[in-house]
Amino acid sequence: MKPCIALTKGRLENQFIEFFQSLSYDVEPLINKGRKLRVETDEFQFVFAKGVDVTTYVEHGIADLGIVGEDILAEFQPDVYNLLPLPFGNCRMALATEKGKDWPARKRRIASKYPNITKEFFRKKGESVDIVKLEGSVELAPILGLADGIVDIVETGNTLKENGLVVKEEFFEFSARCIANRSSLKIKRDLLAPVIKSFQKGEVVR
Ligand SMILES: Nc1ncnc2c1ncn2[C@@H]1O[C@H](COP(=O)(O)OP(=O)(O)OP(=O)(O)O)[C@@H](O)[C@H]1O
Ligand SMILES: O=P(O)(O)OC[C@H]1O[C@H](OP(=O)(O)OP(=O)(O)O)[C@H](O)[C@@H]1O
Repeated sequence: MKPCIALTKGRLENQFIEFFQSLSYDVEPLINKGRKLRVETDEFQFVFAKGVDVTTYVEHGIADLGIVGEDILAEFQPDVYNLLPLPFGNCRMALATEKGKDWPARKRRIASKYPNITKEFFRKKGESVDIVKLEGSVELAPILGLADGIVDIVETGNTLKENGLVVKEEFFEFSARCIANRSSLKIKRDLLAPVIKSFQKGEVVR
């Protein structure tokens, strides 16, 4: 039975495929998968899912390994083995506010796709805030007066800049991670060890 790897669709997908190819694995079926969500290569089965669902498939042992952003691990705290960092998907988590606008002295309202990360960030500061959960385009919230600031991912900083926001504090630097199902690591040790080892030795691809 081939090991199963759950891969986060979207941004991390292409970066992973490039990385995997650089390790000399067969990637042709991944590149030509079309709309298929399950693909087999010479050595592995792959399933494609949203980040948080990748952790669910790994937690339940459907997938042995998963490729997911560390933002997802921090937000959802799944019961998986957080094996190792991968050399792509590098971003920061930051608190950002509108450029030139005063940070209000009253209780602040913060918009984010990451309510748990936001809560923990402000808890450590000893500050109580109201959190507004959004699903995307978070930068709109301060501009439209829904929130005083946002907690969101910053990569190039272009989205903040083009929407008149500035970083107030960066507090979490992260990358994509390889995660593993806890029992797969023991039961399928011989099958998984070579691929985990190759991930450890992998070069930075961009
Ligand atoms: N600029 C970026 N913005 C957001 N996530 C990024 C960025 N660069 C890398 N990542 C990583 O990619 C992962 C997947 O992000 P992506 O935007 O593709 O999916 P998503 O957040 O589920 O968005 P969508 O709902 O549009 O699919 C994130 O969890 C994060 O770890
Ligand atoms: O620093 P940058 O390189 O500009 O990247 C950061 C932006 O990318 C992500 O949004 P995404 O494109 O995933 O859209 P979303 O707003 O729908 O989450 C993230 O939430 C930021 O908005």
